[in-house]
Amino acid sequence: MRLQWDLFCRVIDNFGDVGVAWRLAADLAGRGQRVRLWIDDASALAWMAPGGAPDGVEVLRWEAASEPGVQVGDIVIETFGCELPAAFVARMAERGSQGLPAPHWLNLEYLSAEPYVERSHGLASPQYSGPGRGLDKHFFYPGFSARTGGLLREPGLLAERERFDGAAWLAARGLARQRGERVVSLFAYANPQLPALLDLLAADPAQPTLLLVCPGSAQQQLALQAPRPHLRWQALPYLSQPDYDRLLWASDLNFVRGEDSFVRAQWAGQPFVWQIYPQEDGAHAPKLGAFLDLFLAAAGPALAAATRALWRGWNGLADWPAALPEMAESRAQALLWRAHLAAQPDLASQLLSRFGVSG
Ligand SMILES: Cc1cn([C@H]2C[C@H](O)[C@@H](COP(=O)(O)OP(=O)(O)O[C@H]3O[C@@H](C)[C@H](O)[C@@H](O)[C@H]3O)O2)c(=O)[nH]c1=O
Repeated sequence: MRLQWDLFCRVIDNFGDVGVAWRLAADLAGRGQRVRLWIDDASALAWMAPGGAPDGVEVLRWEAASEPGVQVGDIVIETFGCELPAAFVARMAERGSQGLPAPHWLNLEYLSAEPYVERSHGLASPQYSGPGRGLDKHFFYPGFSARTGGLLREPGLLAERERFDGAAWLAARGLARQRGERVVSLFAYANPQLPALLDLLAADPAQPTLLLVCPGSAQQQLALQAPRPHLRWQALPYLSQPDYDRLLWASDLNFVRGEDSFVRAQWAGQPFVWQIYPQEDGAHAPKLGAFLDLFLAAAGPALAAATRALWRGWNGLADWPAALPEMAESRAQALLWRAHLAAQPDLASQLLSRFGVSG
């Protein structure tokens, strides 16, 4: 069944809003759905999706949703509480009053491992006033357990990752690893711990490192750093979303941030460190802790302690650690975690089955 989806995205900060919305749009379209992505700032798509929109996805200006004559689709998704245009909501409500089925209205929430997610996933928020009066909005929470909306995982993603040749991919980009080098990718917010990370990566003369640095604050910080022995770094341009995945697959250790790169690092099945989006009220500390508790539930005590120390240190929530976790153990743990996640239905499949479409 081919449904019409209206996906709304407002870019607040950084690239997570557009990154998640785009990925969801492309994933649904890849499964035969028709998606209109209404977005207030599509500029990042120029590098995230340089090939343009795939079949089934139409990218539209946010304001255009309020124009007369726009028909609402079957399912309306508000990403991250972005507040739909009132004129569009009014049209959604009108459908009901004209005897047509009202569209399903979902708010796709931020990702968290905290317990409230399982409690809140799927709850309805009836609209008693305003332009959407009479409609029910439902909360859709992505998450890491079967009682949540799951994570975006395109069909075939893990098979493609399995077939991937990281050495060839790096070499084709002029990033070939030198003998014995480990490859570390870095996508980060400005971080006062960066010099300490460089020191840690350079600490072992028997283990040289190639650090691949994504655009943004980390590149600016690195430009001011003195070289370290056994460590070379290379600034990368913005990659397309599929190529950013490949960077994560090709690296031995990934530093990721925010929401979407954090999820993609989990599908990579390589050790990773998450820099959480810092919130002024400190809400990020329990959010980080909740994920670590789940992620490390099956890990041995030494690996769990070393992983916690590095993640908390990188996020400025604890002293900087003296050593990295043992990488082979970390990799085994990342693979176990990925298998645990892959056993759960992915986010787009859950959406589709909710509306009676088989994924
Ligand atoms: C570095 C890089 C990233 N990307 C993509 C991957 C992701 O889709 C996107 C980055 O998004 P994130 O990883 O989520 O990190 P972010 O820090 O850019 O976005 C954040 O924005 C805040 C407002 C939110 O509250 C956070 O939760 C988070 O989503 O950019 C590329 O496609 N190519 C690249 O080269």
